Amino acid sequence: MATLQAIKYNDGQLEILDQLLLPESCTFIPIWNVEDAWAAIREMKVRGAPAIAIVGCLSLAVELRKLAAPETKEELCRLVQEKLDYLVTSRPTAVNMHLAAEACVKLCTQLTDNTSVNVAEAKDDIVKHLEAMLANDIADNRAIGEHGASDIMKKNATKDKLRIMTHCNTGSLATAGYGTALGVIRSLHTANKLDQVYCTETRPYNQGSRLTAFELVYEKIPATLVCDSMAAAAMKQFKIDAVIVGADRVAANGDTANKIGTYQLAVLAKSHDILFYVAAPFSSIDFQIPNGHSIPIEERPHSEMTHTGSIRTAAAGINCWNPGFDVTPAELITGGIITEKGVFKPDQLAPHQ
Ligand SMILES: CSC[C@H]1O[C@H](OP(=O)(O)O)[C@H](O)[C@@H]1O
Repeated sequence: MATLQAIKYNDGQLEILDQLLLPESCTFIPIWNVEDAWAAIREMKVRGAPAIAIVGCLSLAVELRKLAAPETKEELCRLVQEKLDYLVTSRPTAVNMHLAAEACVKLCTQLTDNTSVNVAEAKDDIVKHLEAMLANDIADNRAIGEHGASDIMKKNATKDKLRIMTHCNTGSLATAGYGTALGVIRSLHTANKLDQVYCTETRPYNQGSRLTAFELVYEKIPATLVCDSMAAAAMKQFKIDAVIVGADRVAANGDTANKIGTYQLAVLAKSHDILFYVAAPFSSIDFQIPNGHSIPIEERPHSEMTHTGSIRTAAAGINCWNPGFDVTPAELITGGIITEKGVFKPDQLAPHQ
C-alpha cells in the first residue's frame, strides 16, 4: 500500500498537497519559486519539520533550474544564500530548514573554492544536492521506523501486540514519506505487532484529527481518535504501552521542541509509567544549542483558536495564547530518541552526529 504524498517533484516541477483543505479534499498546488514556498510554509499548507525543509529547498531547485548561470560562482552563491536565508524566516521553531540552508551554503563554498568546477557545473551540483533531500528523507524515515519498532518490541517482549499513543502529525504529510513517529507505527503495523494507535486531536490546528487520522484510515491501520483532554484517561483505560511523538528541534542535551501538548503527554506518560519516545532524523537535531531553553517558540494567530474555518467558536474579545510548540525536558524522554542511526538516550546524541 503506497503511503500518502505531501510533496510531488519531477524535473523541476514542484507541487504540494494543500493540507489546510484536508481531510475534505486532496488538492495539489504548484510551487513556482521561494516566495510561493515561504507563503505555503507560513500558512501551513505544508508543515512538519522535514517537509518544511524539503519544500523550501526544492523551491530553490525549481528556480535554479530555470536560471541562466550567473557570470561567476561567487554571484551564484550570493543568490543561493539570499534565498535560503529568506526561506529560513518562514517558521522559527523547526531547525531542519536552517540546517539544510547551512549544508547548501557549505557546498556552495566548496564549489567556489574548487577551480576545476565552472559556474554552470556548480549550479547543477547545487540543484542535485537540493533534489536529493526527498529520497534521503524517505530512507531516514524507514530506518527510524525499523529502529523504533525493534526497540519498542524488545522493551515489550511479553506483549503480543502494542498500543501506541501519538500526537500531532508525523507521517507522510510531515515528511517526504513514511514519517518519523508515524513511521515507527507503520513499521510496528507491518510487523503485525500493533493493536491500536491512539491519536490525539492536537488542537488548535488539529493535525491529529485532520491529518494523522486521514493517513491511518487511508492505510487501514487500526486507530482511535481522542481529544487532547482525554490523554490521561486513555493512558489509564487502554493501558498504552508507549507514547511516540516527533520533533521540530532537538537540542544537544536531548530537550525537544515539538507540537504544543507534547510536554504534558510526557508528564502524563511518566506518571503512568509509560515509555515516552521522540522520533526524529538527525536533520532535526540542533547541536549548536546546549538545551531547550534557547529554542524559539513560534506564536501562531489567535484565529486558529477562536475559529473553525470561518465559524467563530470562542467569545469575541477573549485574550488568547497560541504557542505552536512546547519543550519536553530530556529526562522525560524515557524511551529514548529514535533516529535513523539508532535509538539513543537523550544525552547520548552528540557522539553519533
Ligand atoms: C515529522 S515531525 C513533524 C512535527 O512538526 C509538527 O509541527 P507543525 O505541524 O506545526 O509543522 C509537529 O510538531 C510534528 O511533531
